[in-house]
Amino acid sequence: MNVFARWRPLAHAEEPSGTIDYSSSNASLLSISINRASSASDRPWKSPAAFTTVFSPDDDNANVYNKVVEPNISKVLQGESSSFFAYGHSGSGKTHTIIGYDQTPSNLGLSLAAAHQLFEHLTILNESDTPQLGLGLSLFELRGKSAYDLLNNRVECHIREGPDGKTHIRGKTETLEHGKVRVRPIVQRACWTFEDFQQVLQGGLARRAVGTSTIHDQSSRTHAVLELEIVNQALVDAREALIDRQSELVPVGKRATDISIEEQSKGYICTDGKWGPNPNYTINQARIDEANAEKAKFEAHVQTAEKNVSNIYNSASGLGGKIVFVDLAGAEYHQDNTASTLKGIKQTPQEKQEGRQINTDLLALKEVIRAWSAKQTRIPFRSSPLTMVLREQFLSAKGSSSGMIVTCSPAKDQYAATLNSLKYGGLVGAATK
Ligand SMILES: Nc1ncnc2c1ncn2[C@@H]1O[C@H](COP(=O)(O)OP(=O)(O)OP(=O)(O)O)[C@@H](O)[C@H]1O
Repeated sequence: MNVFARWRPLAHAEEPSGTIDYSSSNASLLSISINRASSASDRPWKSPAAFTTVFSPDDDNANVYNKVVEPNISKVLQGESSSFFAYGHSGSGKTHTIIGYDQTPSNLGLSLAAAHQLFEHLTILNESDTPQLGLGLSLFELRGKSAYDLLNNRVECHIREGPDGKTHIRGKTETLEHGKVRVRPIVQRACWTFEDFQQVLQGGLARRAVGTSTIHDQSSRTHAVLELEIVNQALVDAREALIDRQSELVPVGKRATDISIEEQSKGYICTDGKWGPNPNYTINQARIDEANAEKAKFEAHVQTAEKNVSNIYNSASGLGGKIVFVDLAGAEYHQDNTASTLKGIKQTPQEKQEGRQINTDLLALKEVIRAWSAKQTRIPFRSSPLTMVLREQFLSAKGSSSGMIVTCSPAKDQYAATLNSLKYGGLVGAATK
């Protein structure tokens, strides 16, 4: 994984605090030195040689995009995966980098710039006879142990490991007309033009819990995940059909389990603390078998639908290519609870609890990146909801096509938080080289 650092400009309000001294070495992998420079006794701290590029306050989003994301676009168009993380304390520039606050070409956030460039390529590919390609967008926030689907009214979704060993993020079971049920995974909206994409993204972001940059802001207490995937209509339809078949399996599977439990509990009896067969009841094995056979029939429908999805993936080159952007929660929570000292604000018990979860997530992410880069067989994805969610992405991405951008504030009064972010980035960068 390539690790980058990005210094943002000093904000007007920060001018009285002054800037810290910072510089970077001139080598193929850069180390960064910073010094609070508040008193003569302050010594500089130097990171390991871990950073691929250090962006200055003069670098706009377009410059960052060209160095960090653009080199991977051709791989995404060939069906590969890439992921990019923004790590830093609140107000250091993560959202500015990933999403951007204005839509001028030089300031589009990395995710929008990637969508723009992908659509340019897809438009050319779509001039041939093959089915039209577009981008599927999923957008959700992780808070505590749940995901909130920003493209589906912030529905709370649960993050679980399925029997297939994969992570499933699913909303509650909804009961539809005629007693049908549906278990919605995180919604993916297919967009066929860049303008479509912008509109869907803006609509989703409007549901993001945001505020100005203080530690009480909701935005700094959530990780925002944006997934862009190359899709065509056949893939979208096949996925919908798969969701339908999985939903149909839910009540049938539950019925089979219920019948089995009911028969077993009638068929055994506890006497003098010991369980044994109930002489007054014969387990109705035919009833159990019938329910299991019905379940197997619906499982086969799911397998057929899964096969259909994977056949479609293989039918066109580039289909399934994915690029994921993660705007991580404010790193101050990770930084030994400096959140309150950072802003002089007291945290509520709920905020403290969320802060502990963010701590766990960010530490788990570091360990996963370390193990993944070292190509270890056991990668501790289960350590946190964040790493569970990113599991498939890590497993399908190649190391060189992923990046972390450590966003840094030059303000002197944020020195401790910036130092901690650079320490984290230095560890990740050094561990992945
Ligand atoms: N590189 C930059 N160039 C110009 N302005 C920037 C840059 N980085 C950040 N800013 C400005 O600094 C402010 C804080 O940035 P931003 O909201 O991106 O921080 P954040 O790290 O996402 O904070 P939070 O975790 O609270 O969401 C914004 O007004 C943003 O426009």
